[in-house]
Amino acid sequence: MEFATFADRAATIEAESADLEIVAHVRDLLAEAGDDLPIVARFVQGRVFPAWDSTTLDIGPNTCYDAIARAAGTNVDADDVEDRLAERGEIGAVAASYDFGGQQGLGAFMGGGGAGAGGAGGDNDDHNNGGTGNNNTGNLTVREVNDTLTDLAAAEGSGSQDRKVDLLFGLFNRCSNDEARYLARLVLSEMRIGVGEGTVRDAIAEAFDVPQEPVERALQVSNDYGQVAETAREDGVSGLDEIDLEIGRPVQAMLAQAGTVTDALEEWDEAAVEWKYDGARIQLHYDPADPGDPDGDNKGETHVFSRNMEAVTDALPEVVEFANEHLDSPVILDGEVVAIDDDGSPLPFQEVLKRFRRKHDVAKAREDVSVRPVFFDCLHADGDDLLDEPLVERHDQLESVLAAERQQEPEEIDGFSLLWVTDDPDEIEAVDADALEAGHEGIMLKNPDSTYSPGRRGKNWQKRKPDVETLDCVVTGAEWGEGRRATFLGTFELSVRDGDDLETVGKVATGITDEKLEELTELLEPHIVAEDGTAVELEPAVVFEVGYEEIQTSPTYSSGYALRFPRFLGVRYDKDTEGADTLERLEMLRDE
Ligand SMILES: Nc1ncnc2c1ncn2[C@@H]1O[C@H](COP(=O)(O)OP(=O)(O)OP(=O)(O)O)[C@@H](O)[C@H]1O
Repeated sequence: MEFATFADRAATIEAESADLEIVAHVRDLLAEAGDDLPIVARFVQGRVFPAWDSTTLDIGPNTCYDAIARAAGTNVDADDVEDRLAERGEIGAVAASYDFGGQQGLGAFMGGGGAGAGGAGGDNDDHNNGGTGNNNTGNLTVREVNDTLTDLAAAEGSGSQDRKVDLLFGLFNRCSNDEARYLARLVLSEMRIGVGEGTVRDAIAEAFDVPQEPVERALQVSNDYGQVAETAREDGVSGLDEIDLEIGRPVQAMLAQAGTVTDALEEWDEAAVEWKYDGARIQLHYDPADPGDPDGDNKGETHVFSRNMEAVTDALPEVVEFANEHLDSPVILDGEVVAIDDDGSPLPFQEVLKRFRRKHDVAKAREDVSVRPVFFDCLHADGDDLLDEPLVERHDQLESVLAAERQQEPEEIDGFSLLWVTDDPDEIEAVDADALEAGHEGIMLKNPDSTYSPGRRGKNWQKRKPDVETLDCVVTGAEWGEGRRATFLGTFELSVRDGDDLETVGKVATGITDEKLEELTELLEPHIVAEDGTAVELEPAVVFEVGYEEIQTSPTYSSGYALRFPRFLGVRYDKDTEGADTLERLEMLRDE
């Protein structure tokens, strides 16, 4: 396809505001793309490479301004381009405002080598879209643009920026005004003609007469609009159904919504509960070494991708080492990479960021901050795609993949996130308390029957909502613990003020580490005024800050209300009981 035809269709699409009409225009464009269909399916979204491919053009705006200036003539420089940008607001309009093509020199003919000399170069202030202006324009095809941009992306090392400018100059030099508009936008990832992913999906289905659903599935699995468009055209639904996950080609990560234990247990019979690790999302792709591996290093092919499908393998050698040590079959695993201190305890999320996208001095950065992976999902195991399997089965696969070599109990497997399936709120609270005690962020609640939906933020994964409002309650009672906690007070009774009285609102027992229980026991023991079995009554002296999911009416407590899922957040050492919250505030929070 001529690049001029593409630019013409892009202009038509840009001028259209009705969604259905846009889909129809994209459909027609795909239908007439011929051999260039994969390229056109990407260009129309403003992409040069498939979404899964981390390759970038690595062109800054200045490189693009230089190339435009050079192609526009000797009387134009990059400052002039920038001035026009300030006036016109976007690079496409600026590129379309010049007449290109008068520049001579190798670059003008071969798409590279040396700046052009002489030539008229000029202005096209009348915005004559589609004007050709001179005899070097025309005949540029989308394939030539694609191939030149691919060469440009591959340019590395000293002199690579000059080479990029040369290649880009060569393209602009052959552009009409409208072609230049869309070329400039393409190279700076600013296409903005109103074509989103959903538009292309619908257009592929319409153009090649296949249902949307298999197109959608193939896109989720491949993240390659070019491949999916071509397959839909050549092989229809059966071809689309055969597109599978591939080791080395990332999938979009399934995302979570905010949720509560109450909602999760209302929606599903049981909830799958996991620790929530405070790190950065990773996807590990691993294929074991070929026995005839020419390197003879017996190391597998390993790729690590970020949540945005960027390749981060080189920045995280610990994850590569983990894969080589623990895996022996082809897999795709979903997980989190967490920064750890010398004892292996988790460090805050900010520490991971020091490592995550690092390109240089990785060994040095590793000395400062170590990381370890923890996997919670398995998308592919030994030839089988598992996206459509229920969560619990994918988790079983994860367990067996990681246990394969180690012959250990699951609890002891490195890099493996445990999962509890339960309908018991107390068990969920206990998992939450353990997660917090181990230094993690809290819990994730997942639908045990749910499939893996790449890129979706649905209800099937819920991250427990942070407490919006907290309450400062007076501690009016407690219970001695059992077993190893027999010498500690626990299960603290909470009350709010009502005039001169204190009215109970619930008991808090979770979110408290052993170390903290010891501290709280020391703090509260002097205030015991009565004991009955393991129950103790306390004079009002200490104020706890507590979080909760909900305030419900309840006959159990004297206030008439109960805090649902109360969690200990800390002692308000700065407050006496007079400063604790009142029944009035409790009622106000409930009504909000
Ligand atoms: N066991 C787990 N299961 C799923 N995700 C987990 C788990 N542990 C940690 N996570 C992380 O939690 C993230 C979801 O919640 P979080 O709010 O932390 O994400 P975010 O990136 O801050 O926000 P958002 O995903 O809403 O944009 C996941 O993307 C993943 O990185």
